[in-house]
Amino acid sequence: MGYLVGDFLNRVMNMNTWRAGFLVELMVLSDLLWLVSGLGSMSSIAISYGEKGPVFCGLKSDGSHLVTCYGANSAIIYGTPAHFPFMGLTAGDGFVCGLLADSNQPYCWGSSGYIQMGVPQPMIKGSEYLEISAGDYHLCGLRKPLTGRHRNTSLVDCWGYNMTKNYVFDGQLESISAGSEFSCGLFSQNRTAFCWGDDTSSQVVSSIPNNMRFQKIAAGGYHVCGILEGINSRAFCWGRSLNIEEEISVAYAGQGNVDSAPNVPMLSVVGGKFHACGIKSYDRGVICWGFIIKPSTPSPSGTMVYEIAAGDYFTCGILAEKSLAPFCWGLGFPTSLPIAVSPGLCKPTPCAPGSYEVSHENAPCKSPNSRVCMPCSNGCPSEMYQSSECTLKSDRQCAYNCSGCFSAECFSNCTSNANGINGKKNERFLSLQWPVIVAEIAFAVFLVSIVSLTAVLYVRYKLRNCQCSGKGSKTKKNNGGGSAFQKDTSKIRPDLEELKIRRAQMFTYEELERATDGFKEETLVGKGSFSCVFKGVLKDGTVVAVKRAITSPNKQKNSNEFHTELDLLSRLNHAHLLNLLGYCEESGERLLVYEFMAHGSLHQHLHGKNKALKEQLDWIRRVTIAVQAARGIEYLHGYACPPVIHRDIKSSNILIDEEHNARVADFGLSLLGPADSSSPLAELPAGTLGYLDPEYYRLHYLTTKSDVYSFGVLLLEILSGRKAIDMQYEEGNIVEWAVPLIKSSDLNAILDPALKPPSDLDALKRIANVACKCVRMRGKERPSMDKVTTALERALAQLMGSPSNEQPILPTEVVLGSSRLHKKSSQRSSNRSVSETEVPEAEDQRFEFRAPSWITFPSVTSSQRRKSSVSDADVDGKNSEAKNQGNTGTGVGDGLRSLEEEIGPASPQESLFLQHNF
Ligand SMILES: Nc1ncnc2c1ncn2[C@@H]1O[C@H](COP(=O)(O)OP(=O)(O)OP(=O)(O)O)[C@@H](O)[C@H]1O
Repeated sequence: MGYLVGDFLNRVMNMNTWRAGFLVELMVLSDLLWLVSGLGSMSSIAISYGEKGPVFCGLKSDGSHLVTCYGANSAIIYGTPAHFPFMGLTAGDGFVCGLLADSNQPYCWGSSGYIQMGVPQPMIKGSEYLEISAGDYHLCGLRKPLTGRHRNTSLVDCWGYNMTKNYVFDGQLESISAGSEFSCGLFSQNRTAFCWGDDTSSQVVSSIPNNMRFQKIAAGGYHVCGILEGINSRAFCWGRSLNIEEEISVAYAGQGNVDSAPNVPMLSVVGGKFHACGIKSYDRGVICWGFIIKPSTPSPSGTMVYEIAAGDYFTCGILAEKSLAPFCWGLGFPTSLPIAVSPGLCKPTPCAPGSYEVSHENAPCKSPNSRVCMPCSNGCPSEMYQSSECTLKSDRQCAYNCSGCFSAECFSNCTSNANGINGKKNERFLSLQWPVIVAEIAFAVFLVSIVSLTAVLYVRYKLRNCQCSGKGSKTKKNNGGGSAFQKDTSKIRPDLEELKIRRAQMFTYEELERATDGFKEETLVGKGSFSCVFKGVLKDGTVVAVKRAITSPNKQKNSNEFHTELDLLSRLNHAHLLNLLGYCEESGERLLVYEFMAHGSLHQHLHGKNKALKEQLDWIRRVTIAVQAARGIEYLHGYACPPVIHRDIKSSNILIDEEHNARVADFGLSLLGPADSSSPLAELPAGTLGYLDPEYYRLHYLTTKSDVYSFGVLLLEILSGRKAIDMQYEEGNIVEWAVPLIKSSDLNAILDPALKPPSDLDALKRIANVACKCVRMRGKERPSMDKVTTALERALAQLMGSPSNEQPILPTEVVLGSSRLHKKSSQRSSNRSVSETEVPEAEDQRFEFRAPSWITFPSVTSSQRRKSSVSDADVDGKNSEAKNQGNTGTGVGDGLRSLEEEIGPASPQESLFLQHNF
């Protein structure tokens, strides 16, 4: 089948053999290539993005077809092959690939957990490719056209996440373009687009516009844009825009849908993660649309570009000027780069009709007989007319139509021309025009003022009625409904009076000191990373837990922040949340007073030294705890106002009260966090390793789905009795270990050996399935907490002997305090068949160290750490094998990502933190 990279390198080094072939291939390929250059597919430039930092690569401007790269990802920069000539480039998350000029095969460098670097494997011997295109974690190559009776068949080979396969398509594909987790092709005969791959997050495959004909297509992260055929040549995009309303994201703000492409003719288009940019055909200027993160560098205006390529949240173009310097805009990359790259590929044949030759000065191809060809621009901007046609030597030219000017630019241009040639003749014309200009400007100013005023008034009107969320009014309605639920829902949105009463009480330090017997060692019930927790008895006899922040050397705590958080926490009230009773802030001391939880934490039960405690938690008790915790979290996500993302769901934050009911604690993560936000580490995601949502960790996207991930880990922990990360096992990460076993239906292998399995395993199977869904890599593919809770309730009902899936039968103590039962009872009829889905929850860990980075790392000994680094490598090996199996149909799927793939290697800041703390 494939051949080794070593063999391949030998071949490449054998320069005598490649040169002749290279020229011939280049002639054939470049004819086709300019049709697709500038799209999200292969081009003379490519951008890699991802957690390890962005990198721009381009073919050198000297016409050598050698590659040069600039950026932050050292694996790419140091791995860039200096001596291989490439036909074109493409890039994905953390890697870059080029199509080798001599062998027409891809060669990748950088790093990817899913694609083998070098020549991707498996590779069918002798395969030659016309074009390659990379998605986030995969690469596809379009093979050279077949001949003979197979000429109407196209072969596409893909490597990487969920895609490693040889695809055979009926019809001739002209080009391919890969999106995040899907790929698309453009058929050359009927000009229709076709996509395949994972449709879940993008919906690109299911929404292909079958009746549209495209000149070109380019895939972005979750969408595809194509340039329509016909003189209009406008872009049309389909797929998924970032729906901001769906994301409770505090990290970024932006605007715009990628499907609202501007109605202007375009020469080419490229797609970023949630945005797209195109080159306008009449002035070669850039235009971008879609979700633009703020603050972003604006796209260049009034500048001509030859070629563009998109990263995730930024785009770069090669300016059509002598320096051929790349210029970037968007977020996360420098605006100008200190390298010069080719605006296209040098070809030894004359430019085809419809294209023109970039001057040799701008595109110095090595051989004097080669040139870079560019597609001719079409049409001219308004106020202009075409003064000369596009020829083989130059693009078409536009000139101002001085009799129809209405812009200042046009006037100034015509004025300067007029002064030179027909000064006198046009003077009268201009003097007549001036009053018109002034009137037009005045009218424009008036119009803008009116629109702005209306907008301001409208926004103010809207804000006047603004309530925190629609759910509030829903809840109010519910309140009218019924007795048992009334009590419940009134807790969710109490009226103002009640709020005032419930607002946390202020204690004096002396009071709390007295309550805890002077914070004596004997009253200490637990220790966290930032705090010690003491049992105390207030004057009125109430037993409380007093959480005392470990005093930081920086006494300059942000008092405002503390009060804002306190205010928020004191408004939250739910039967399955640990309620805050009061606080004390005196001379640098920060103390929080909570209800006391007699039975400690779930972590103590599951992982404590006392085995009897673990056995006490039978299956029904465990699932009940899961349901209750899920409800608490669901309340935070769906009913709290504003919604609260917990960020640190884990078993030590699930506390158990006197009646053995679960309470979610620590939902004000920042309350005792580092007050010094100037520390770079404070910007890192918060949470505990093992529970930390990989998407949040990598992209800093904080959504409610991050809690869902942690809850999934908690569920696995409840089912297995294992810690989220436990280095005494070969597979230390619970997700890595449990998900493949669950997916291969080996549930018994993960169930806690301390308990006898229940007679009917179905309920636990459901829970395990939900856990798997919760820990999916992509937040959007995880279920929401309300779905998770529903699934858990049903599992609990089943476990308790109710055969009906329709009715969530719950023990009384589970129902008590549920904030959502009312909502659900009204939804029940419409929710007939809830799939075996989500179950969030779980967490772990007592032995951990919480540092100011806001990430809690499990405390492991150095020898354990050494072992873990070895086993990580083992795991990688196993996983790649498993992944290949998955691709050949065993369907193991996303559970097999290695820990490194899930969490990703540490960034420089995180490494710094690790060095400091271990
Ligand atoms: N209200 C409470 N009643 C009884 N015990 C409590 C209460 N709150 C916390 N504890 C005990 O104190 C321990 C420490 O709690 P704390 O919230 O300070 O840290 P943590 O959440 O376990 O860890 P970290 O702060 O690192 O996330 C808990 O694990 C629990 O055993």
